[in-house]
Amino acid sequence: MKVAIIGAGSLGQSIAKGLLSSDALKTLYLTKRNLDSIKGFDADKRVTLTSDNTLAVQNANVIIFAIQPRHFEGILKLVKPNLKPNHVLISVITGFAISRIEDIVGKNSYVIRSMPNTAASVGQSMTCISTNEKGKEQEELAKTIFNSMGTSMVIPEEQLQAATVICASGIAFWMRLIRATTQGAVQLGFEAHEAHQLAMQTCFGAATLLKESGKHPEEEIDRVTTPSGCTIEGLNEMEHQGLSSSLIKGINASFEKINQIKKN
Ligand SMILES: NC(=O)C1=CN([C@@H]2O[C@H](COP(=O)(O)OP(=O)(O)OC[C@H]3O[C@@H](n4cnc5c(N)ncnc54)[C@H](O)[C@@H]3O)[C@@H](O)[C@H]2O)C=CC1
Ligand SMILES: O=C(O)[C@@H]1CCC=N1
Repeated sequence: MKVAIIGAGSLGQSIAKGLLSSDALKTLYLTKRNLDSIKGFDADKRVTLTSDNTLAVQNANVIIFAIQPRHFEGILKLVKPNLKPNHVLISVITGFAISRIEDIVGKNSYVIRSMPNTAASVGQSMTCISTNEKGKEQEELAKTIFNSMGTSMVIPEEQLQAATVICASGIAFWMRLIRATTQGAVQLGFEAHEAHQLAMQTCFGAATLLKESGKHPEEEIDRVTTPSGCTIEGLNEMEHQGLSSSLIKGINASFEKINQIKKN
């Protein structure tokens, strides 16, 4: 697999780190206007750093576009003369519809629209994938690529905006919950570094329990809550203060915003 990542910024670099752990990767071109911040990547012999998007496209069969939405159309038009029918085009760009990509490259191109998150860098991304009609032929390849940096799910394109909120923004939401737990732990007397470790590992343990047991969260909660105990006391107070409600409202606000961005 010869991959080019056009726009090696925050997400592009996370994907690059994930891909580099895969043996299927033969070469990886990373492009960016200023290469200073990605210099470390070329320690891996498979990596070439360049500001020349055309060169990267010419040397890849899978092209991952990870630039900001406002740059996408211009870059796609620029590289279009160098696109070949077998190129697989993967966009991770928020709010840019498959139909808009097809308007530029044509319906006969393999187009994959995806939504990974920054945990790709540690092999733990939750990535949602949609394809155009032609791109269905490359769905397995797209899944293989994103499974090499976590887990993937194929969903209808109409749900990609919602998936962006839950999975991509979701990383920030979960980080904030971990941070808040840390602040609580410091108030209870732990050093900050200890508090951070306690919060992180407990969060990891909760997710792993659900993942491996396949159980509903409330079932696991019931196993922890001793009658008249401290867990139910804390949980009920959190709910009186609106924990679930604030999370749901935040998710909805994020979704409203993403739909506004799409219209602009
Ligand atoms: N950061 C995240 O967690 C997520 C981001 N996204 C989407 O991924 C895309 C990238 O997001 P970020 O990585 O956060 O943005 P970013 O701003 O960190 O990265 C974009 C990169 O593109 C580079 N760039 C700009 N013009 C270029 C050109 N002509 N040629 C080559 N490189 C160029 C910039 O120097 C920058 O490094 C956006 O469209 C965003 O909506 C999607 C899911 C999650
Ligand atoms: O905050 C944002 O708008 C982008 C999309 C999801 C993650 N970062």
